[in-house]
Amino acid sequence: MIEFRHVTKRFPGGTVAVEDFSLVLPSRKTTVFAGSSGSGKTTLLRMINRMVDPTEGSIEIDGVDVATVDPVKLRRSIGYVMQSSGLLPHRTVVDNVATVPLLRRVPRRQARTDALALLDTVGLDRALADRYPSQLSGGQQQRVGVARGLAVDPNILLMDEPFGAVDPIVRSELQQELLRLKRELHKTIVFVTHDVEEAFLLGDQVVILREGGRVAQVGSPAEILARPADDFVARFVGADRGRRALHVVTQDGAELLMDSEGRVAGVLGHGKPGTGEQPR
Ligand SMILES: Nc1ncnc2c1ncn2[C@@H]1O[C@H](COP(=O)(O)OP(=O)(O)OP(=O)(O)O)[C@@H](O)[C@H]1O
Repeated sequence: MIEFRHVTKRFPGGTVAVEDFSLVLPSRKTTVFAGSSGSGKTTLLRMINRMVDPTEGSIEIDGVDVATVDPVKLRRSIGYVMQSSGLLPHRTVVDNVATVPLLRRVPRRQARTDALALLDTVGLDRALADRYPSQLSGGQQQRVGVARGLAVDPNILLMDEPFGAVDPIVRSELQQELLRLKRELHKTIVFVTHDVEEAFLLGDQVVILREGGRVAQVGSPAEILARPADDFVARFVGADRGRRALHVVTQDGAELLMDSEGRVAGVLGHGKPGTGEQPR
């Protein structure tokens, strides 16, 4: 598990991106940080792998303070996927996926074999392996980014708005793929998004953030949708607008996330029969 203990991040210049943030992120679950621009989501994520160090407080992974771990070693043991896939333009797809294993001195042939298997994992045709990133669609590039994030077989996968730059149809496909990966791989995933529907679809635990990384509400999608903690959360989840009007229904023991037109937007992964809310 990942634990934030009273974490504050003050950037030079005085911006307090995160203030006194404490939270446990359970192992093998997906925690989503959701909030509007500037609420500190990316800063929270980057403090886990020490791309950013906190000003105060600590972050522990399975009881070990990350401040005591060499940052390069830490970063090579945690998967990281970002919005712009971050692929190296002059390297082929397979070499991009194998980048970190090669840095960790995995033999080249083995790294290539593993990388090809990872293309299967993320639903990419192996025929694309020797293309360059510019020869792929945006959605394909993001899949390569996810494969690269998985290449060190990390326990933890950090994902910073990974599907933010693709069109809605591809975005939906990528979300479904991630749900499949969640079921198959059982990683601890920390996912950042400003899209509340994406947060509820993917998160086991959703953290709604106000400015300064202040927690407005933490809970399962069903809990937050059923009982928004305050007006801020209600506005954020769209409960007062009726526009999105996401709601949860229980059907045959599964919790389904429904949109305002009664279409199934997704299946929540942790449903217990009888705990879902009826449509509002
Ligand atoms: N390196 C930095 N130096 C100074 N201020 C920073 C730095 N990085 C982030 N900030 C500030 O910290 C605050 C939180 O930024 P952060 O990127 O964590 O927010 P976010 O919720 O991820 O936003 P977005 O959705 O726009 O990416 C913002 O006010 C931002 O301007």
